[in-house]
Amino acid sequence: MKPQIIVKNVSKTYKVYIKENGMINAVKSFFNRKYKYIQAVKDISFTVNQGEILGLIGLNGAGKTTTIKLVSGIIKADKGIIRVLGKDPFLRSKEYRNKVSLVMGQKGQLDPDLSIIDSVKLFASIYSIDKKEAISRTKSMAEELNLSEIDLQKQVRTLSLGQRMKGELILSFIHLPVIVFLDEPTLGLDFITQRAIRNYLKNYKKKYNASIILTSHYITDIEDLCDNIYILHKGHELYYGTIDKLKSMVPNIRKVRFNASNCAIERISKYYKVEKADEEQEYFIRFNPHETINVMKILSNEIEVSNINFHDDTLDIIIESLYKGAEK
Ligand SMILES: Nc1ncnc2c1ncn2[C@@H]1O[C@H](COP(=O)(O)OP(=O)(O)OP(=O)(O)O)[C@@H](O)[C@H]1O
Repeated sequence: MKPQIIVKNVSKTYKVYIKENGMINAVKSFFNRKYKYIQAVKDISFTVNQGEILGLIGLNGAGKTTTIKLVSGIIKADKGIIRVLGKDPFLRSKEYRNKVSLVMGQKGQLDPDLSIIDSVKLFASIYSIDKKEAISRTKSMAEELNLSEIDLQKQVRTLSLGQRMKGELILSFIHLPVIVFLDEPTLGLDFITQRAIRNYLKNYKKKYNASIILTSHYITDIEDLCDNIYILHKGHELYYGTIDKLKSMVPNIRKVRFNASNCAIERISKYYKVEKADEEQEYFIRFNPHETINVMKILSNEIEVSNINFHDDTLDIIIESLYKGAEK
C-alpha cells in the first residue's frame, strides 16, 4: 500500500530576531540585527497509510505543532521530503486543498459573528459544494457530535468551548477531506465532549478511509484513536510504531501489589525482587506478563498473603520513562 503521507528526514529551524532592551540598543539593533536559531524538529521520518491515524506525542515544545504545520504545508521544511497524496503540501494546489483539512484546537476558522450554519454556507461556496448538500452534511455531522439544531443557528461567540470545537470540526470536514491534520482537537473539553469527538473521528476515518495525523496531550485520545504513534522529544524521534509494540519493549511492565507478613516476604523474595509499597505491610513485584502464572502460583502458596492486585503500567508512565531515559 502506498502511503498517503510521507515525511522523510525532515528538519526545521526557526530564525528568531533578538530584541534588545533600551532605546539606544533598539536603534542599534535596527541596523545590526541579531538572531537566534531554534531547532524545532530534526531528521524526523514517518508515513501514514490510507485509513490510518498517526498520533504525535511530546511534551510542551517537543515540536508537534511544527510537524503539523510542515505536513499541512503552512511552513516549509529546511531539509527533507514531505509528500501528501504524492504532492509537496507547501505548494498548496487547489486539488490538494480540496482533499485536505487542518483543525487547530486553539485557532478556529469559524467567524465569531456568524452562526455555524452561515460559516458552512460560506465554505460551501468556496469549495463549490451544493448548498443543500452542505446543509444536509452539517445536520448529520451535528447529530453525530450531539450538537443541537439551535446551536447551529447561534452566533459562534455565544457558544461554549465544546460547542465551538464541534462547529470547527463540521466546518473542517464539510468538503469530506481524505487527509486530516488535527492539532489538539480535544484541548480543554470535558470528558463526554472528548469522547463524542473521538467517536466522530473514528467513524469518519472508517467511512471515508481517511488518513489522519493528530496531536493530543490526552493519553485516552492516543490509546483510543491511533494506529501508530510518533513520540517526539526536543524535536527528535524517540519512538515510532504501534502502542502494542511499545508496551512489548518495556521490561517488567506488569505489577502485582499485595499485603504480606514478613515471613511470607522472606519466602517470596527467593523467587522475585519484592519492593515495599507506600502502605504498611504492602509490597509489590514487577515482572514480565509471560511470568504471570508463575507469580500467581508463588503468591497463592502463601497463607499470609492477601489483597492481591495485578495491573500493567499505563501508557503515560511508559512514555514518561522513555523521556527520562532520553535525558540520561
Ligand atoms: N514561529 C516560531 N518562531 C520561533 N520559534 C518557534 C515558533 N514556533 C515554535 N517555535 C519553537 O519551536 C519549538 C517547538 O514548538 P512547537 O510549538 O512545535 O512544540 P509543541 O510540541 O507543539 O508544543 P506544545 O505542546 O506546547 O504546543 C519550541 O521551542 C518553540 O518555542
